[in-house]
Amino acid sequence: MTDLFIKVRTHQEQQLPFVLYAKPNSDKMIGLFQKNDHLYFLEDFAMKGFVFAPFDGDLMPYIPQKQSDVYVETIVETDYFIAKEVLPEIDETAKIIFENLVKRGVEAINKGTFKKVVLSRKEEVLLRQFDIETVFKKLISFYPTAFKYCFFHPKIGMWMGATPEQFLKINQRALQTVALAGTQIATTAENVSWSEKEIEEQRLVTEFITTGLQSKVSEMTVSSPYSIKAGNLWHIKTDITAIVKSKKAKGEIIKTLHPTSAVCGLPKESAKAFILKNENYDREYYSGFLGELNIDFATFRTEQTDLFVNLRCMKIVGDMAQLFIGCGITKDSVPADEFTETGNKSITMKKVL
Ligand SMILES: C=C(O[C@@H]1C=C(C(=O)O)C=C[C@H]1O)C(=O)O
Repeated sequence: MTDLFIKVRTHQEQQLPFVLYAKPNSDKMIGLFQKNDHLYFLEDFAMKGFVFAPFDGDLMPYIPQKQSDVYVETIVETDYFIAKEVLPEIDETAKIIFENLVKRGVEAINKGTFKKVVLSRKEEVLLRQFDIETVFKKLISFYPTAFKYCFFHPKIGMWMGATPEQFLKINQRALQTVALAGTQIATTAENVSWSEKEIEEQRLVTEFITTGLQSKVSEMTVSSPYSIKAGNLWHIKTDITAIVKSKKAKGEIIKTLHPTSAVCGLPKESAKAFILKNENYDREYYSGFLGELNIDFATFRTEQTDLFVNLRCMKIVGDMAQLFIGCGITKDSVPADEFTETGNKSITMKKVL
């Protein structure tokens, strides 16, 4: 066992906060180990550390750089893992509940309450055994292009995930983000075609992000939408870059964009109100955002922010893994298909358990 995983084990035994993560296409694993068990919240967006923000609410926990030890290790592929074959299992009660939720979402769209809403659910999986090192190494080996993480705080619990979605990357004043939406299960075919419904669903995310950024940036560029594979799924993606007008605008940009219409809806406030009232469970940190704020922990360069949307994630509670999965609903959504889509998204985590 390497120093990094020895530190993970001792921190977990001592119930001290830590985060372990690996960025997309990087050969580095980074661990940030807080020296006390205090729960710190961001006071402003100039602070340096690893932020773990929830879907809803202004309190954003973070692990401060000043209170932590940092370990960086190169990923050496010595362990060989076979992806677990995940057979579809349908929980009929969960299906009925979710389909009813989707129906209500479509009705609200038809009434004009909003154009799009992202609805989600939680699924529990019994863990026969659970070892952070093994699960984390599987995430690294199966999802090289994702942001992989394991976050632990005694007052929050343990979360793990492999998200395909960048929320915001800011290097000095250069900003990058993406609009990601539309989902299809990846078969062996390398070509994927999209329906009008999916194209529209993703276009709404691009519209939300570009409109939100407009007054705060200059030199915005927006790529054409293209297909991208994330684990067993295809999505549609648009790359957006811009120059932030002032360094202080970062906080405003984060507040404007979060939660984006990839995970909430359009318009944001009415979709969010619908989610909070109708989903009937607490999303907690699922569809929040997480990552490095104002510092790159591999190089210690400051003025670097690298945040991701907390998707394809799970919370470990006792001998259960709670998987969080959702999908975008538009006027043309078919409830049964949307339930299937959440099931397909659950495979990302089920494969590593
Ligand atoms: C909401 C999730 O994913 C988001 C929703 C998508 C969709 O509706 O097609 C696709 C990618 C993500 O932006 C999730 O994975 O839970």
